[in-house]
Amino acid sequence: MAVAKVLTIAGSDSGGGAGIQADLKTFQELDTYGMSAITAITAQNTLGVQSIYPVQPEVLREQLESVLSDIGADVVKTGMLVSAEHIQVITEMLSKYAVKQVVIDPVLGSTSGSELTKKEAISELIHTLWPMATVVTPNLIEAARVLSCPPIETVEAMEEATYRLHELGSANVLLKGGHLPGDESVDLLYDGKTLHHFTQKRLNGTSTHGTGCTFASAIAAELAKGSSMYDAVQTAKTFITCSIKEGLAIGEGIGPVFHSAYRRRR
Ligand SMILES: Nc1ncnc2c1ncn2[C@@H]1O[C@H](COP(=O)(O)OP(=O)(O)OP(=O)(O)O)[C@@H](O)[C@H]1O
Ligand SMILES: Cc1ncc(COP(=O)(O)O)c(N)n1
Repeated sequence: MAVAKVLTIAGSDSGGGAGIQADLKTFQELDTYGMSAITAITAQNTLGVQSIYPVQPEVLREQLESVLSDIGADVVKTGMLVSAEHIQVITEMLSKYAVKQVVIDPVLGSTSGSELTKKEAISELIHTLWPMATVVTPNLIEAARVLSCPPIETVEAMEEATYRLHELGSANVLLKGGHLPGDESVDLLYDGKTLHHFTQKRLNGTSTHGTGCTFASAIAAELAKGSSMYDAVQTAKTFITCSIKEGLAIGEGIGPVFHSAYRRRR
C-alpha cells in the first residue's frame, strides 16, 4: 500500500500534548506514516516544562541520516530546534537529501514560558532554514520576535507582518492568530500574491496545550498526501478546531488538545 511519509524534527514532550508526540499522533490521525528525529528530551506536563536535555547535534544528524537515506520523507516538519548547531545539521541534511517540502513551525518557547530554541539561534534560523520552507507557521509572539517589531495585536498589523515575513524567503507564510485579542481567531496565509484569511470564532476551551504543533503537523500531513497549500490549511483548521473543542481536562494545568477529535467528529 502506498502511504505518504512525514518526518518531524522536534523535541519530545513527556506529557504527550505537544512536540514529537503531538506530531506523530496527528500524522497517524490523518492517515500518513510518521517518523521522528528528536532534538531534545523535555520533562514536561500540563503545569509546564520541568527540564530540557538537548541531544548532541551529532545524535540528531544520525537520526536524520538513518531515516532520510532509507525511507525518505514527502514532507519534513520542524518544531523545537534548540540551538544554531542543531539548525546547521538540519539545513545540511535537508539539502543533502533534497527534501522537497518543508513545514517550519518556529517554536521559540512554550506557552508556559520556557525557552525551547535559544535566542542566539534565531538569526541562524532566519538566514538558513527559513528560506528553505514551503511554509512557515509562526504565532504572533514568534512573528514579532523574528521581525523585531512591537506586539502584533490587530488583523491589520498581522497583514503587515505577513508581508514582511514573506520577504524572508519562504514560499508561503501562515501567521497564526490564536493569541489575537478579541472573539475571533484569524490565521493569514500568503504565497507572495494572494492573502487568505481563515477566521474562526474563538473557542473558550482551556485545554490548548499543543495547538501550534498539532496545526503545523496537520498541514504537513495534508501536503504529503498531495493537497494544495490552501486545502492543506483548510483541513488543518478543521482538525485543530475539533481538537480544541474536545480538549482534554487532564492534569492540574493547561490540558492538551484531543488529537482524535477530528476522526471522531460527526
Ligand atoms: N481559542 C481558540 N479558538 C479557536 N482557534 C484557536 C484558539 N487558539 C488557537 N487557535 C487556532 O489554533 C492554531 C494554533 O494557533 P496558536 O496561535 O495558538 O499557535 P501557537 O501559539 O503556536 O500554539 P501553542 O499554544 O501550542 O504554542 C491556529 O489555527 C489558531 O487560529
Ligand atoms: C517539546 C515541545 N515542543 C513544543 C512545545 C510548544 O507547545 P506549547 O506552546 O503548547 O507549550 C512544547 N511545549 N514542547
